[in-house]
Parts: sequence; structure tokens; C-alpha cells
Amino acid sequence: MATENKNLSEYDKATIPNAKNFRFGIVVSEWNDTITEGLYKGAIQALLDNHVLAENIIRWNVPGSFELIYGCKKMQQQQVDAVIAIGSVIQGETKHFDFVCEGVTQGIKDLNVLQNVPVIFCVLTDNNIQQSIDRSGGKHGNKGTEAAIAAIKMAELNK
Ligand SMILES: Nc1c(NC[C@H](O)[C@H](O)[C@H](O)CO)[nH]c(=O)[nH]c1=O
Ligand SMILES: CC(=O)[C@@H](O)COP(=O)(O)O
Repeated sequence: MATENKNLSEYDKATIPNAKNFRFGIVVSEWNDTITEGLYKGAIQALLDNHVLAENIIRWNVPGSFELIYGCKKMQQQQVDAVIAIGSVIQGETKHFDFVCEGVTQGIKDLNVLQNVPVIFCVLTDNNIQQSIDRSGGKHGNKGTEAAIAAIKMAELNK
């Protein structure tokens, strides 16, 4: 099912574990920060709505999505139950988009394989800014919300 056929912000609260005892790390890329801040807002709201305590959420910024790999690796060491990687990669004139997207995807996959703290992939990889707007609080909802719910579920799984 493509994103256009579902709303990223919708979830059944009855199916979400109570997250009041969980700690979360959120690493936010500064590239396309109007988008990444929108994703962050969605994630924070969903965590708080599911009883996560504000003092149990750590936020770090990194320059771009490629640096999410290193930032999340360090965040895994902060006694958190899950990490959320937030980025926005938008196609430009060159193939750089392909390399950034592939690199961050593989890097975050590796962190999930090599370490015992789940890292949630909240990285938009869009053809244009409108697609990013639509997925960070626009008509398709907020991928940050989706990522926060995934983080709670994975933290519960990892208990
Ligand atoms: N073009 C985008 C980038 N590029 C920067 C890289 O992520 C990285 O910071 C740089 O190559 C230095 O290592 N990053 C994004 O997050 N989004 C983009 O659209
Ligand atoms: C994803 C990118 O690195 C890209 O937005 C950079 O733009 P360009 O390919 O025009 O250099």
C-alpha cells in the first residue's frame, strides 16, 4: 500500500503499549529543517500522547541525513529503549540523492543488526518538497507520528 492510500498519523491507541517507563533518543538532521522539525513535532506529540515522560526523551541534531548513522550509533549508547532517526532527503540535480539515501538506509539497517537498541527509520526520501510537506504533517499525515509508534512497539518487543 502506498502512502497516498493511508494516513501516516493514524493509529489505534488501544494497540499501543503504555510507554511511561521507556526512554527514547531522537536524532534530527538539520538539512531541510522545516521538514525535519515537522517530523520531530509529530514524533514528540505521539510519544507524549502515549505516556512517555518528557524527561525521558533525548534530542540531538546532526548536519545531514548521512550523519544520522553516526549520531544514532552514539545515541544507542545512552541507555535508551529505542532511537528515532529523522531526516529529509530531496532529489536535486545529481545522483547525490541516490548515494545519501542508500547510505543512510544501509547504515541504519546495520545499527539495527549490530546493536541491541532498535533504530527507527524516519527518513523521507522524496522527489520534491511537496511530497515532503505532504508526509510531515500534510495531507498524508506525519511520518514522525508513525515512527514514534514504531519506536514504542519495538521498545516493548525488546523488553
Ligand atoms: N541533499 C541532502 C543532504 N545532503 C547532505 C548529506 O546528508 C551529508 O550531510 C553531507 O554529504 C556531508 O556528509 N542531506 C539531507 O539530509 N537531505 C538532503 O536533501
Ligand atoms: C540529496 C542531495 O544531496 C541533493 O539534494 C543535493 O542536490 P544536488 O544533487 O543538486 O547537488
